[in-house]
Amino acid sequence: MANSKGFKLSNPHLTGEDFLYHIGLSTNDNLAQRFGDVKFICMGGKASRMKDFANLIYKVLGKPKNCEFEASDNDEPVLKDLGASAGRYSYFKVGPVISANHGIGSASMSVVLHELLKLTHYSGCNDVTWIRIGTSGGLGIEPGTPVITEQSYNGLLEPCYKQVACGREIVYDTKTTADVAKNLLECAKRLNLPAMFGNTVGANDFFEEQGRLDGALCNHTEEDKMAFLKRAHDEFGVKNMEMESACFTAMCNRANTKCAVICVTLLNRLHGDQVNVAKEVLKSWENRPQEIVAEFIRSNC
Ligand SMILES: O=P(O)(O)O[C@H]1O[C@H](CO)[C@@H](O)[C@H]1O
Ligand SMILES: O=c1cc[nH]c(=O)[nH]1
Repeated sequence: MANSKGFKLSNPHLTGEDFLYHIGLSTNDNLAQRFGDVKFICMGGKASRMKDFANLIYKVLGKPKNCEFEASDNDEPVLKDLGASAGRYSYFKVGPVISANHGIGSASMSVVLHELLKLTHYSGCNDVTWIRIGTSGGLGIEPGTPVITEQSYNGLLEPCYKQVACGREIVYDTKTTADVAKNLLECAKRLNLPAMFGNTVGANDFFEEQGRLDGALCNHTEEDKMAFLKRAHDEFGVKNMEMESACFTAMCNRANTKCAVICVTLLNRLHGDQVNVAKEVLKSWENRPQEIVAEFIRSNC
């Protein structure tokens, strides 16, 4: 059923009271008043990254109205981690933005994505843009470069995500929204930050599915690895690999919402497997997609 603003999730069973168990909310929690103005939902693996991003947005949007703060005696308000009571994910409401972490991999991400999609549905939101802000391993590009995904591939190098439901596999589209991707690249240029378009593998594993040789267990050779990485790069235009883009884009497409994925590369996988970047460098690279997305939100508010 469509909500009051016409946003419709394709699930005829969403008719009654609903407990969004993993994010600690329910349809009895005054959702429309608290979340009805949300226009951007930004997600990334780490809770600390998404807290930093929420604080960055608070600053960039000039202390917007409709934030959720912790009860505090301090003059300086502290954004409230709305997921703390449920204990699974961290998420923050800052003006028109929700900043949420999703953990590692599609299994963890899909749970919070289902519940946040329902949150937007029950809150009467419309025209929400969903952006994944992450890290990745690059293919043939300078480490530290944010890649803006055009098309996500699964670990079999297929341009789709396969969702299993009731013992059957259903194939979903994994393209991102071209206008949003283009706009993000323009924002990077305005900020003088490096960024490029590319295709992204959203694998179900960090080690074997991404062709690494340095997992605890490995049955493939260096030649197998290089053939896989080169095929991804040369045949499919893959510029980076991470672990959520295929599921993320598939779910956003199914929900008819705009979506983008921007992940900074931490290494060049054609040169190795280990992520051994110094902590301060890692932090500054991790900040790049956040700055680009903050500029995107600022310029589209
Ligand atoms: O930086 P985040 O968002 O966590 O994303 C990447 O990092 C994790 C693996 O280290 C995976 O979740 C991968 O997709
Ligand atoms: O190589 C990498 C780096 C970060 N995240 C991944 O999934 N892969």
